[in-house]
Amino acid sequence: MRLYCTKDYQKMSRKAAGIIGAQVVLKPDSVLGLATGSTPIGTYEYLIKGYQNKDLDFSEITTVNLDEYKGLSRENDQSYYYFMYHHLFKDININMERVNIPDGTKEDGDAECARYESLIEQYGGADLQLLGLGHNGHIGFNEPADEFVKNTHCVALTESTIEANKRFFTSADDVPRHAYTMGINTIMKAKKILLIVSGEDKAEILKKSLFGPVTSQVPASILQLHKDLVVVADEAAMSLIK
Ligand SMILES: N[C@@H]1[C@@H](O)[C@H](O)[C@@H](COP(=O)(O)O)O[C@@H]1O
Repeated sequence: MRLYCTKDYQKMSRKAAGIIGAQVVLKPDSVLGLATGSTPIGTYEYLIKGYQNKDLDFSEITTVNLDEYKGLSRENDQSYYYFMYHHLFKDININMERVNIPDGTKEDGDAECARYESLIEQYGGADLQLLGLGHNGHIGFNEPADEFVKNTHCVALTESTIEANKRFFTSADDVPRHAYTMGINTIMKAKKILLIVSGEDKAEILKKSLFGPVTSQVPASILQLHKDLVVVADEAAMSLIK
C-alpha cells in the first residue's frame, strides 16, 4: 500500500488527478474505473483542466463505473450516469460509446448485473479503479454484511447510506432503496486501485479500513490485500493514523 497524506481536499484532488492522468498518458487506451460521491468531484475538475491544457487525451479511454441506483434513468439528475456526464464526461473528449455504467432502468436486475460483470471480465478488469469511502466502510455500494459479495449485484442500501446520500435528494424518502454495484472481486480485479478520502468524519473508518482486521463488516478493509493500492487522503481524514 502507498499512502499519501495531503494538506487538504484541493491537494488530495490534484494528487489523485495526477495519478489518473499518468495512467492516461502511459496507456491512452486504459480502462478507468470511476466513482461518484462528493469526494471525486475535485479530482474530476483537475482532469478536465488537464484536458483543457491539452495534457490529457481521453479519446481512446474506456470507463466502467462502480454503481448505479436501481430505478433511475440516465436523464434523472440523481442518477450516477447524470452525475458522471455533468462532472466529467461533458467536458472531456471521451467517446460516450466507451462509457459503461450499470443501467438502473433494467427491471431484470440479475440479467443487468451479469451483463455488466461479463463486460468488465472482457476488459480483464479496470487498469485503474478510483474509489471513495462510505462512512460505514462501503466501497461502491458494497455495504457491511456477513460476507463479501464477489460479482456485480443488486444491493439493498443500509439506513446509514440512505441517510448520507439524502443530501442529494429532496428527502430521504426519495433515495432509491436498491442499487446495482460492482462486487468486491470486480473491484479487486483492477490492476491498480486509487482510494481517495477527505474529511475528519472519515478518519475513523479510514483507520479501520486500512489497519483494522479484514472483514466484510468493513468492506473497504479488503483493499489491504490488493497488490497495488494507492491511498490519497487529506490530513483531516488521516488524523487518527499516526
Ligand atoms: N456509492 C457511492 C460511493 O461510491 C461513494 O464512495 C460514497 C461516499 O461518498 P462521498 O464521497 O460523498 O462521501 O457514496 C456513495 O454511496
